[in-house]
Amino acid sequence: MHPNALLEMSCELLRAVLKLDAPADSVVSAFFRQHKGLGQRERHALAETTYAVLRRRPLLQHLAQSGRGPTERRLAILAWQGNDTFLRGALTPPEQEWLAQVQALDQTGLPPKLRHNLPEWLAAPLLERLGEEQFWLLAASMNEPAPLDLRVNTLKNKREEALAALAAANIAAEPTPFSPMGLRIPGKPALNKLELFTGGGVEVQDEGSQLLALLLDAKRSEMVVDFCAGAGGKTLALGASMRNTGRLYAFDVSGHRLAALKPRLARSGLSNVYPTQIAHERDDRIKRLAGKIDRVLVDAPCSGLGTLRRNPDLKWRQTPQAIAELQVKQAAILASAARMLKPGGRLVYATCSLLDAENEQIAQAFESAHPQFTKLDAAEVLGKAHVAQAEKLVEKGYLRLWPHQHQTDGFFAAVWEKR
Ligand SMILES: C[S@@+](CC[C@H](N)C(=O)[O-])C[C@H]1O[C@@H](n2cnc3c(N)ncnc32)[C@H](O)[C@@H]1O
Repeated sequence: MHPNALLEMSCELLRAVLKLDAPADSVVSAFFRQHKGLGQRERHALAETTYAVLRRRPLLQHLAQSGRGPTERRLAILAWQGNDTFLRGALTPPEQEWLAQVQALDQTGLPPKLRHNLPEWLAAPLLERLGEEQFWLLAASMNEPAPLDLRVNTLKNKREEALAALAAANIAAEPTPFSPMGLRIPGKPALNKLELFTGGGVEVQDEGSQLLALLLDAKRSEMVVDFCAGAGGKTLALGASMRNTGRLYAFDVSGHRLAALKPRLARSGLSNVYPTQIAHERDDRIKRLAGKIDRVLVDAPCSGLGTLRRNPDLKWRQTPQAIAELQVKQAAILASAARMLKPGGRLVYATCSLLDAENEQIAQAFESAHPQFTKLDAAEVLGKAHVAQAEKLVEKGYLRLWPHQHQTDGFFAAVWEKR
């Protein structure tokens, strides 16, 4: 494709994504479905340029003020993630001159909001919690793309075997530092045609998500509930941890998300999973299981602000009001899930949010209202699950993962045992 045609396509995609009325990944996927002729490299340039604009939108909009032509074209030029020579082939001489001028600007004196590229309602609580130094490290790490993490399906192969299979396909991978079943791959190689993947030997899963499943420590022959199973990332890890025995209910209000679990289940070789759509957290199916369950994972609906490396649009699509509404939902789901547990059973509440409001505040309110639940120290639980350096992952007994410290998405988890 001619460079200018690709740059124009990038503008078209940006125009759609920057409406911010739908998740960026679904807008990008829909765009690629409409433009089936695009090659792998062209898709990569279009998607990564879009994400680069979303990550640094305030800075790029500020810098784009000086140029000429449609704003989206200026944004795409500034954020371009494809080949540099290719980009130059698309630019007019005045655009080349403008780009050189912008690239030569010293950005260190710019106001903070143009350097952290976060909305103020999000920057303020993070700065207060973390302090200057950690805050700036976090902001920088959240504006970088995430690596690709895999979870090895231990029902099918060992981590060393998966590593060898990847090496044979010329894919460089290394063991993740904390999860004993994780592998990390720099870049984004296509895995979906590899036998290791199609045969269920590995699943794509952030190392942080793997650690959440380890906190539940689901065992053989138990009755386990994944309350907010979604497309089942954690369900699959729990099913493998149960060695494909017992009963694992995968509940969710979204039939659409549960449907996405089906092909993953088929690959995984698991036959102990029961995907079940529920109407809400007080559904009769939940009530019927009261007092009968050994372990419940609540991977609660949340703002997703821990996943900005992958979903940078969330910082522009979320609002404080939406978070206040989520808090009500989170507390209700957690209270309902707690009723399912047997005495001696384990409950894990988790989110992929960075905000205390969705994390410690929900956990502490639950603890005050449910004295029959004793908090377990997440570091001890993870240590028993053979997680290296578990104490580095825990604050005040809760799991607290930060992209800049742990190279995972941001996660929170609390673990309790019912007396
Ligand atoms: C963080 S996502 C779950 C991700 C999933 N556990 C995974 O590992 O892929 C939260 C899920 O909660 C579901 N949800 C929202 N409200 C719910 C409710 N009242 N009861 C159960 N699930 C709910 C959403 O549909 C969404 O799939």
